[in-house]
Amino acid sequence: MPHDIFIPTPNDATNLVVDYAAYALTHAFLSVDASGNPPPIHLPRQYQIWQDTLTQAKDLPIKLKDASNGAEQWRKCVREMPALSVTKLLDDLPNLLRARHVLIFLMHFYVHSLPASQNEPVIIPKSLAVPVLVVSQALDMPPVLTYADTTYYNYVLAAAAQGGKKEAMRVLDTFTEQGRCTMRAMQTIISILADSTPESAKRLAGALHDLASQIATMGKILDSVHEGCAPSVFYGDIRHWFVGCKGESDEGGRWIFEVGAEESKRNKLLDQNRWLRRGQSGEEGLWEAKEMAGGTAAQSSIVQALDAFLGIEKLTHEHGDDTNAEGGYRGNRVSEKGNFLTRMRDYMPLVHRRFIEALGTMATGLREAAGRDGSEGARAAYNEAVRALRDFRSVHVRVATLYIVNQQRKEGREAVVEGTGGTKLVPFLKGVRDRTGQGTLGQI
Ligand code: HEM
Repeated sequence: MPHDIFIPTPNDATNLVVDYAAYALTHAFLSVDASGNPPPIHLPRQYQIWQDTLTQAKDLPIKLKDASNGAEQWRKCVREMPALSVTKLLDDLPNLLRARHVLIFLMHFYVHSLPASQNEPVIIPKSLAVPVLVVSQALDMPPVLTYADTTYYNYVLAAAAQGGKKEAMRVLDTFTEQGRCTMRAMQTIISILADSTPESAKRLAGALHDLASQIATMGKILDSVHEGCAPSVFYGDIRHWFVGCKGESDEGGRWIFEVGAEESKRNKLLDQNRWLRRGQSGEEGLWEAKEMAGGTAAQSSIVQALDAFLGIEKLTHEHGDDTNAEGGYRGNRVSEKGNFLTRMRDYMPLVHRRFIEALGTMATGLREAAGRDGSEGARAAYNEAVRALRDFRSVHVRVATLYIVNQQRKEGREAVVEGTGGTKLVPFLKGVRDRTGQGTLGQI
């Protein structure tokens, strides 16, 4: 079957993202579109094979490093699937997002179910390689599973499982509700900053106090994670599927996208794709992935939005570089400046990245306004918000210790503990937590 691959230009990609922003803002990812219909939960019929293959993987179920006949057969079917053209999806944003979701899950099922091999790279077959690369490129996302793939777009699956009822779609909606309350608190503060009246300092104090309590609630929600997920399940069953690829390192875990010679010639954007380089084997049409972090909540937009809003990014994002021996993660050096958290921006949906930057700019005057003479209430409330974020991160250190460090200890392993993002997690997380605390006014 000839591939009729649409090659998105940067302009096409930008337009798609603008549409996406409009879609997200208009519908707020709720269960209705402008005409009151649910968003698409099935891909157009010609892509049914992807959905069916994903369903098979889940039904079998395919396991980690699975050498069973069923899994071998499933992987063979994946290799033999046609490399479908994604042209029809590229001007249809909801379906494009849906396609990325299905394809990325298929790819991680494929990669991580392969039985361990001695330092051999994983070849991602053409049937997945081509649509994964084109769809990801159109959305300006790396060709690897990200936090967004496991959360923001996952509500669609929950709805599908339960017959597409509006209430079923509320699962993620409830999850993001806290994020939305926190966003609203930030929005109120921005409007107060823009309006300087004698009353402003008092109102600012009240709004900052509200923000602090929203962050505290986020900490409580995080603390309750053990009610929904047992540490042994997360450690033993879930996190391995999220792992990314090691790139040029010699530790194994390399991925090669089998694009084919013809498609490589046609798709000029492959050479500019920052996540790929030409395969070193000399064989035409093979593209090797650089190091890509696995899906990690370090890609969560709301927490990074808070750092930017409170004006403490210099502390959280620019110091404690974890690329050194202490930190562990080598990282795909897509950003010149900044530490692991800065690099995680590149794994967020493009509109979220842009939004966080804009939010930081809009809140530029916050620290100054809160620190002004005569604004003691606002200063105390600002510090309360910063401390709430530090406390959120303390809860998070406990969660990561319980879910990863303690589990590894139970196995009696002494190896360095790594998160799915690839950091040496304990020094990294404690460092970010401590530097957050240094962001209170009067200390920097
Ligand atoms: C089972 C639950 C969780 C575990 C085991 C866990 C573990 C980790 C680890 C190991 C990292 C370091 C980066 C990496 O290598 O992946 C990390 C980073 C991070 N995680 Fe989690 N995490 C969990 C849940 C959450 C949740 C629910 C959130 C809420 C948004 C969250 C927010 C973050 C943030 C914001 C970072 C970046 C570091 C920071 O900004 O302080 N995590 N997590």
